[in-house]
Amino acid sequence: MCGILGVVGRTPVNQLLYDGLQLLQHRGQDAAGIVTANGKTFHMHKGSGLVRDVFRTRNMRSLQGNAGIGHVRYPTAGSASSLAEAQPFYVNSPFGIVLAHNGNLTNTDELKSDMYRTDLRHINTNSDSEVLLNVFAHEIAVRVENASLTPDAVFGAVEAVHRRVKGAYAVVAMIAGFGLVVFRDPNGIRPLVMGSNVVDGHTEYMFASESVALDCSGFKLLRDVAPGECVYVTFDGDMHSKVCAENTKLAPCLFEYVYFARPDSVIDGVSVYQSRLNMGEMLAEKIRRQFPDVTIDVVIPIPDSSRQSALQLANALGLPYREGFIKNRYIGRTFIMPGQAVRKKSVRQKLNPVALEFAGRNVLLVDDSIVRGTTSKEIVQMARDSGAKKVFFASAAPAVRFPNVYGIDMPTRAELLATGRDDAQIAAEIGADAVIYQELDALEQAVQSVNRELDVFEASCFSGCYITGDIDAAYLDAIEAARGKGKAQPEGDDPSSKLVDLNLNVAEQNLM
Ligand SMILES: O=P(O)(O)OC[C@H]1O[C@H](OP(=O)(O)OP(=O)(O)O)[C@H](O)[C@@H]1O
Ligand SMILES: NC(=O)CC[C@H](N)C(=O)O
Ligand SMILES: [Mg+2]
Repeated sequence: MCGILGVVGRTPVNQLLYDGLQLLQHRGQDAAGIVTANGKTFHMHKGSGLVRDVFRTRNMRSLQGNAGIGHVRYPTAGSASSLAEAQPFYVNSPFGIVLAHNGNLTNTDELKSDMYRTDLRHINTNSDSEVLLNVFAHEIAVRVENASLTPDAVFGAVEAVHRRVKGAYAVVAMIAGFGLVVFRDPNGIRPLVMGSNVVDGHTEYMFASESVALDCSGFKLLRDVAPGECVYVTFDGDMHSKVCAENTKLAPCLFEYVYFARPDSVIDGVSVYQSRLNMGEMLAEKIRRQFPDVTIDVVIPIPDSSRQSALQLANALGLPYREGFIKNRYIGRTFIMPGQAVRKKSVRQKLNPVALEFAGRNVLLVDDSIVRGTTSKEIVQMARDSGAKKVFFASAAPAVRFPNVYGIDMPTRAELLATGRDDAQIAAEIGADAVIYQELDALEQAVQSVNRELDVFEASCFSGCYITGDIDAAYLDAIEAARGKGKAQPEGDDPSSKLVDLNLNVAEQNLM
């Protein structure tokens, strides 16, 4: 799950982009990049690591111009450690185009070979986003007339992208000398919002994965970019928009509400915070129904993402809510770290129990989800080591049993704790006395009740039903085989080793 950002302003946007990326940091911790447009020149700086580590004052100074795009990366294709796959990507023809992508394409291999044979374009990395950029660039190129580009030509290019590309994609791109182009896939799987700010009677536009980036930058949330929609803002500030796909439906990824997004964001009309409170309420109902005789002394959240659900669950059950685990504020999110070894080590570094909240008590631990079980196994052990009598474990999301192919790195069934196990076996595996999972329809209801217009979700990791309709067992087998051969994120790839090389790793370019 990456974070993307795009802005057309009236004054230099380098600081605005840097601050915006900081606000989207929770969506990707592996690499960060910014490109600004100054006249017909792009200025680019990107590198491996967190935003605060990638950009130094001298880099910021070089990022001149009143428009730009930015990206924070959580890899789902290619390799976690490859600087070459850090975004934004650049291609020099036509005009010069840069692009940043959140999501994952499901027909990358096919596109790549079309690209080589028909479009005569070379793809130099294993990133699906580089492929997406080249499809877009090709479709723009065939619509250029007399070196000029109309809004209709841009929309035509995005229509063609929607026809050729499958999967999930929220995109911000810039075409040198013309403007900022943003678009969202026809199912609206990944989030993308649009905001504005009026300066001296002129409107500035900002687009971001999450509304939190707009709020804290002084922009007003206008609306979500619609599924299949393209918005084109010229560098002079003229805004044009069109839905560029025929069969569109809004099917946002449920896992955004469960885990990825910040609770203070509003995605597709749903306050993530409110949806998480609702998840807690629904889960409390299930516990009341299924475990009427179980005595629970205290409800303890697993920081960070489960806090709101756990709080509401405790309220609904009339139980005390206690912060039994203290989170080290300097450790990032463990689930989106590359490699199981580093994820495992990080849980212990990140969370430490307050023994007096556990000693002699029956505790109900609440997390937003159990994916690989890395967190839950360690946490249950910590609770037991701290003297808990019984340890129950509740998950605000249903069991994750199927790979995600739309931008979350859970590509193989074998690495998912719940695959092939029932609740009792899962409890045994994590060492808990019992596990309680949210039901899928209850989770959907928790989100839907905040925005009644939402009736479909991308919920494949819980249900095995893939919204784009092109994913079958053979496709999943092929990804698993590729993962086995070391394609995609290598296991054990330790980002701490990357940080040492950080400044050497940084790529800096001024692109004419
Ligand atoms: O079963 P697992 O594979 O461990 O994955 C699930 C866990 O990972 C996430 O936490 P993370 O530390 O990434 O982020 P958070 O601080 O936002 O909760 C999520 O909130 C769960 O706690
Ligand atoms: N999580 C994402 O959105 C990843 C974007 C892209 N597929 C990459 O691997 O870089
Ligand atoms: Mg967590």
